[in-house]
Amino acid sequence: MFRKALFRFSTYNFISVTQKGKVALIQLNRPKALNALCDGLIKELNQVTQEIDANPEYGSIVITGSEKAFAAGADIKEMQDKSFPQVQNIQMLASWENLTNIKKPILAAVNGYALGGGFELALMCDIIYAGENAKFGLPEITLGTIPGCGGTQRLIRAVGKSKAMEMTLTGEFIDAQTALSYGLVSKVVPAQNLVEETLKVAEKIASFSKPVAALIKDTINEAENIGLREGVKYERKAFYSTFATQDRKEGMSAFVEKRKPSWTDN
Ligand SMILES: CCCCCCC/C=C/C(=O)SCCNC(=O)CCNC(=O)[C@H](O)C(C)(C)COP(=O)(O)OP(=O)(O)OC[C@H]1O[C@@H](n2cnc3c(N)ncnc32)[C@H](O)[C@@H]1OP(=O)(O)O
Repeated sequence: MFRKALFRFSTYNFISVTQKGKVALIQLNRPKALNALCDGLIKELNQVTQEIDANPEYGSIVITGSEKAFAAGADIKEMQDKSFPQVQNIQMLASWENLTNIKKPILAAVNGYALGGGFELALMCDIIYAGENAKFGLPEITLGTIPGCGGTQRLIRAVGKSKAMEMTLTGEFIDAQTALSYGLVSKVVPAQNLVEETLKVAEKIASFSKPVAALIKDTINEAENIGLREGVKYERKAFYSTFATQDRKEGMSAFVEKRKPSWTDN
């Protein structure tokens, strides 16, 4: 597989970024700390995802870690000595949510541990695929704290109240097959094939019209914030808006003319 360095003038300390066609592959790269999410890593992730989002070459993003850990949570050593005024005054978690403002679809390829903030990071992505060795958990209760980056809110929406309570109140991990049975992940594959399999889906998504893919992402994610009646109205407006695009015209014309569509992202 041919990959070239992305944004070759940027250097990163905690992540690496490579390109395959229209897909950007971001690998969390703090192996000694099992990809614990330190402040510097989150800053780099925010910076690069915003750059990719603004770059018309890319149609989707894959985030992965190592075979041992997607990410073992927020960096406990960094948080250990912080005080209440410190975390409140600097709004410690605010920038973590930046990922949810990215318009391009983001796929998480999770091998190994996805714990605490690492699991919350996966939950912010649009699709999660897991390697057979994946372990998901919100162990914050074992550290005397609670999930702080949307874990409680996104987990209950993904798996329902009883399972969300069970995971957060016991801090126990679930394996990949259990995550599949909960509907938390879409697919489980052998660990060594995970990134390849995820890239294939990401490439397929990136091959479609980018504004239309962004509209689908936005409309589905909006369902987590609003009720059904408002959601259906929101979807209809988005549907109407596709009739202002060249790509909607091209897609339907291509079907009628029995040819492949050629998307221009307009
Ligand atoms: C900056 C904003 C902060 C926002 C906070 C948002 C709210 C989120 C909170 C959290 O995420 S709290 C953290 C939740 N995660 C955990 O509690 C998991 C902690 N890790 C473990 O339990 C174990 O490491 C493991 C994943 C079960 C693996 O065990 P194993 O025995 O295989 O490896 P270790 O020897 O324990 O770890 C190797 C190495 O990695 C360091 N490390 C692991 N996890 C973290 C972490 N979350 N933070 C910092 N460092 C971590 C571990 O300390 C070892 O390093 P050394 O001590 O040997 O140098």
